[in-house]
Amino acid sequence: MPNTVFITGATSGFGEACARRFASAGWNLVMTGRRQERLSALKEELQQQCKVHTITLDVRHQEDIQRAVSELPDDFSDIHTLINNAGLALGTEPADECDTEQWINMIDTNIKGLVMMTHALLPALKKNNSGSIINIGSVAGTWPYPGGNVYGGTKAFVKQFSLNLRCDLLGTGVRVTNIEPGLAETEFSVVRFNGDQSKADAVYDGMQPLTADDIADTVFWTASRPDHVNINSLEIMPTQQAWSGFAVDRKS
Ligand SMILES: NC(=O)C1=CN([C@@H]2O[C@H](COP(=O)(O)OP(=O)(O)OC[C@H]3O[C@@H](n4cnc5c(N)ncnc54)[C@H](OP(=O)(O)O)[C@@H]3O)[C@@H](O)[C@H]2O)C=CC1
Ligand SMILES: O=CCS(=O)(=O)O
Repeated sequence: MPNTVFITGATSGFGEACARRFASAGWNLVMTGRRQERLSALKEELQQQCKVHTITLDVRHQEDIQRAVSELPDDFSDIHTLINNAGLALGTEPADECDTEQWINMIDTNIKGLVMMTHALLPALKKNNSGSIINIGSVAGTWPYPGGNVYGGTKAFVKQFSLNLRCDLLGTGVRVTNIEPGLAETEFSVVRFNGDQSKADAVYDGMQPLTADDIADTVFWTASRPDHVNINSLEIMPTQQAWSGFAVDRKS
């Protein structure tokens, strides 16, 4: 019987690449996202390889998460791996110039959505004394940068939540991993810059970013380690990305 993976944000980027990667290995898929047409198109394609269930779901809506999980068809209710991937960054303005609605959206999606999704699926995950919760954090959860303010804060939450969850799940056989990618070219920057493709392209100009497939390979590798191996966290950057020094405000 193939394992089943539950992926949030499967309509684009890392989530979509994970769906393809797990499907190619014969796993069954539960794919979620807000854009129903994209889910349907991907289902049409991937159901040639595996069983697919799609759920149109905005992770900011807690009752919808509960309903999605409680209404999982029998064939898909035995979840082995949860990939908490749905998330977004909005804007790069300094804190005092930010739109607080965007801050709330990031907190509701990246933090509240992730913890509620996790809570809803924990009983199913614990039932088999094995499996994985793979959270998609970010380098922004460890390393600060100007304009990262709330986005980085949400990913720092994901990092610490992952560690604490691991403590709580000790003895259950359920593993927890925080994957922390650096610059990766997906729809991420187009969303961050509110659809401005030229601003998004500038982020990756003159360098080779990570691809969604790079991250999907890493997620699949993490999920397919032997049961006794827990990858706690993995920070992954493009070779052409590194850290910079501290900034200093020199008055003279
Ligand atoms: N690309 C990068 O450089 C990096 C990205 N990340 C993280 O990776 C994750 C995936 O991003 P990435 O693939 O790059 O970006 P994309 O914009 O390509 O994909 C984001 C996915 O999240 C989904 N999503 C966003 N908001 C919601 C919501 N409220 N409810 C349900 N689904 C939602 C989108 O689906 P839909 O719009 O259909 O709902 C989409 O499938 C995010 O958590 C991001 O923070 C981390 C490090 C680096
Ligand atoms: O999480 C995404 C990577 S970055 O844009 O914050 O560096």
